[in-house]
Amino acid sequence: MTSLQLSAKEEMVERFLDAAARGDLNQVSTMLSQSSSLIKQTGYSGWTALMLGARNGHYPVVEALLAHGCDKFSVNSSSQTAYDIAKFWGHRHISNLLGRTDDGSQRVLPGADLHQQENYFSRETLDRLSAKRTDKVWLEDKQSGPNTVYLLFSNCSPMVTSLQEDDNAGGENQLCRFRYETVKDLLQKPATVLIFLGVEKRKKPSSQTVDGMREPPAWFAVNTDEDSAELLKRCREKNCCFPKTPNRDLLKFSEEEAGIVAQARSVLAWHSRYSFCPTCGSSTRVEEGGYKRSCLNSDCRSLKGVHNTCYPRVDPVVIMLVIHPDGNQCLLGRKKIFPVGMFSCLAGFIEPGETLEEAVRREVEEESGVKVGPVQYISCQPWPMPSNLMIGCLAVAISTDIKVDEKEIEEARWFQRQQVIDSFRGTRPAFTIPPRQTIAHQLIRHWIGMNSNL
Ligand SMILES: NC(=O)C1=CN([C@@H]2O[C@H](COP(=O)(O)OP(=O)(O)OC[C@H]3O[C@@H](n4cnc5c(N)ncnc54)[C@H](OP(=O)(O)O)[C@@H]3O)[C@@H](O)[C@H]2O)C=CC1
Ligand SMILES: [Mg+2]
Ligand SMILES: [Mg+2]
Ligand SMILES: [Mg+2]
Ligand SMILES: [Zn+2]
Repeated sequence: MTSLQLSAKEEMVERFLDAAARGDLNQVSTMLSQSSSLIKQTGYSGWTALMLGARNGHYPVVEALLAHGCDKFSVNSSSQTAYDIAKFWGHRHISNLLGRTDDGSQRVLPGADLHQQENYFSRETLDRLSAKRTDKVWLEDKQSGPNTVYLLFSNCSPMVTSLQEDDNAGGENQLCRFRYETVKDLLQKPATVLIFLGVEKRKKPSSQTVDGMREPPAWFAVNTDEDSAELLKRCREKNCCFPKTPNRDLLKFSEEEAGIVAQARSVLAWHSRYSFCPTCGSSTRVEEGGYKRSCLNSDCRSLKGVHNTCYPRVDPVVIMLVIHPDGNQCLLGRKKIFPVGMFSCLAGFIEPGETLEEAVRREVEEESGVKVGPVQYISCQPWPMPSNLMIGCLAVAISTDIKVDEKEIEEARWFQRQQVIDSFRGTRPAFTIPPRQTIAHQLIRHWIGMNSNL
């Protein structure tokens, strides 16, 4: 291609992008009928015609570009889709159009953010099949199934194989998986707890083997009080071990395995803390595939009416990125136990009878003295330490003076957007961002991505 041809093409792209930005539907349609490849072209900072139309609120142009099959998921150099841009600039009719899915769920959930962010520990790899937990015959049959997978836990810590960082997709630890033959003696021990985790999700709905009958593998988790060295000997697996720093090592799995670990560890931790009936103190029996403990005292109140003491616990925690009224700073705090230089979002347990918005306002004021107005839910994260559900929010401050509660927080500070960006990039960082596996990290990233370079 000669330089003259190249500049003619560049000029055409520029005219096309300009027409989209001005909302000139005629010119956009005419040019597309002459050269359909224009739809993929990008200009300054990776902006497509769709993004420009969305930025300036030109609904007919956006509609026409979508009808021509343009890719609505492509991102500009700030990682924003046309949807993100329309949403930020308040063109709701356009963000609704771009957020619409083919199954029409946008009609059922108007205004819902369909680009739900996925957090570490939140991927559901297994189908929990909760209805099967009461089917004793089915469960027993699954326990000895030839393709059934067992995970071993000691003191609620999973047995793992340590990998080199580049051995697998994203994880440094891999769960050790065992067959029934290896664990069947352990299952007979009275202190062993067995939980049914679920069955592997089918990749394709009708994938059957030659005999047409084979069911997907079932997964179980086993916690035992057997000495961990004995357990490793029993498994005769050379490369397996129990991590030395259990909590930190939970952050080293692939996304798939992290979701399974979150489920198993939270339920096992509940068993280890609630071995006696919380209502009368009697012994209990494990039921429903490890998802229930029933009191053995037939007079106990927990056996009558509605009782939540028999089921695994989840503790809801709000975690929030508080944004300064000027929109350009965020509030982060540090606890004494954090690594040197690390600042994170404020967080706190929701109290009984409290909405999540009120919990956000109360915890922020208690810990930093800052008053909060609007609160918006963003996403959540199971946090198996031992069984929190972290509910991630953005919140807008209505006062800015900081007075920390020194019992909970060592220091809290407003950080400029640029300082936060520098910390992500690692260039002259003013502070250390929490690791990517935490929802705190994802909330901070979300805020930066929301409105940079627009
Ligand atoms: N994934 C992530 O990104 C992050 C996760 N977190 C997690 O969030 C959780 C809560 O944050 P935190 O700031 O500590 O919460 P809070 O600000 O509510 O303070 C915790 C204190 O409150 C007391 N408390 C009140 N209710 C409960 C409860 N149901 N369970 C346990 N303690 C309770 C405890 O006091 P005492 O022990 O003295 O009795 C505890 O020390 C922590 O477990 C932390 O690991 C926190 C930040 C980031
Ligand atoms: Mg707190
Ligand atoms: Mg607190
Ligand atoms: Mg609290
Ligand atoms: Zn009881």
